[in-house]
Amino acid sequence: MGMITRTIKRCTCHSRTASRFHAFSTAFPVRSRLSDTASTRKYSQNVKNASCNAGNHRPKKSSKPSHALRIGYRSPTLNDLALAKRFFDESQTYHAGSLSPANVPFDTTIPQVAFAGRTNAGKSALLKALIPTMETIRPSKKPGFTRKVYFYGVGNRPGRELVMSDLPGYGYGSTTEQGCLILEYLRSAANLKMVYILLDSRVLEMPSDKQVVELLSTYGIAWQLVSTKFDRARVGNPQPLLDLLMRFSKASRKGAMGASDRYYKDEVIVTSSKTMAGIDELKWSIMRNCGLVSE
Ligand SMILES: Nc1nc2c(ncn2[C@@H]2O[C@H](COP(=O)(O)OP(=O)(O)OP(=O)(O)O)[C@@H](O)[C@H]2O)c(=O)[nH]1
Ligand SMILES: [Mg+2]
Repeated sequence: MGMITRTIKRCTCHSRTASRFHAFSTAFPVRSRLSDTASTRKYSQNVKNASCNAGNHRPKKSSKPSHALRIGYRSPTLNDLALAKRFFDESQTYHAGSLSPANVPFDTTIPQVAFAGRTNAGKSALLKALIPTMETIRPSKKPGFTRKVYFYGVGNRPGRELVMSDLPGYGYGSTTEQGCLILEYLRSAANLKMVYILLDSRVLEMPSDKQVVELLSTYGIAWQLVSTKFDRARVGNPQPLLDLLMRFSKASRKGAMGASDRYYKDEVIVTSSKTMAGIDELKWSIMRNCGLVSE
């Protein structure tokens, strides 16, 4: 297992930007913009078998076990998913430390991915679904429950390991201090290969998420959307997710200020920590983003 080093430094991030983080959602009422009609409920079945293509946004039936709506990426095969599951099942998992405002940045030579999102989006629950043996991961219905950045390592030998970080949420119930911590972590994280932005399927987008996308692109950090709590979704078809991806891609380009680099993946992974839908798919995506499997 590779060594993870942590250097101690005080949080010096700009408090105005940080307060934007926690002020985001209180200003906007949480309301599903999706209707719950009989036809829309079919999506739940469709998405279980569907992989959706950019040129054809309608879900199509397929025997592929995909929970991702993707554009331009190959679906994982059953073998890929089995490989990803085996890697997570057979690896050692360990609590690799935590960050509070007093001790950023966190430095590691191991590839890492982060789970970001509004408070209550389901970040900790998703981490728990990925590595159920980690008893220290604590989901909670109380918004703002995760107050530090927590790191979890998964791996079995040098070169075959990765770190996942559970970030505090932004928006309702969060604090300026947490916003500051998130910013400082993102700004300084070594080897950060992907930030998964989690969106509750029932709420989908809030302005704060778009601002995060812009911010990540400003920092030159890759991001990807994960829709959570799919077991409770009232989404009738994948179109809203694809529209959202389109809008976020635009925000990303704005954040990147016209830079030609693309900082996002045209892919939304649909998950439920309760039914475990999409979890193997997410495992494979994490491995792929950390360079442990080929694209
Ligand atoms: N039904 C269902 N509930 C979920 C799912 N994922 C999370 N939840 C519930 O949603 C609530 C919030 O989950 P957390 O994982 O703690 O959310 P978080 O994003 O870590 O929240 P903060 O730490 O406050 O930022 C908890 O009550 C979870 O049990 C899911 O896939 N399905
Ligand atoms: Mg949490």
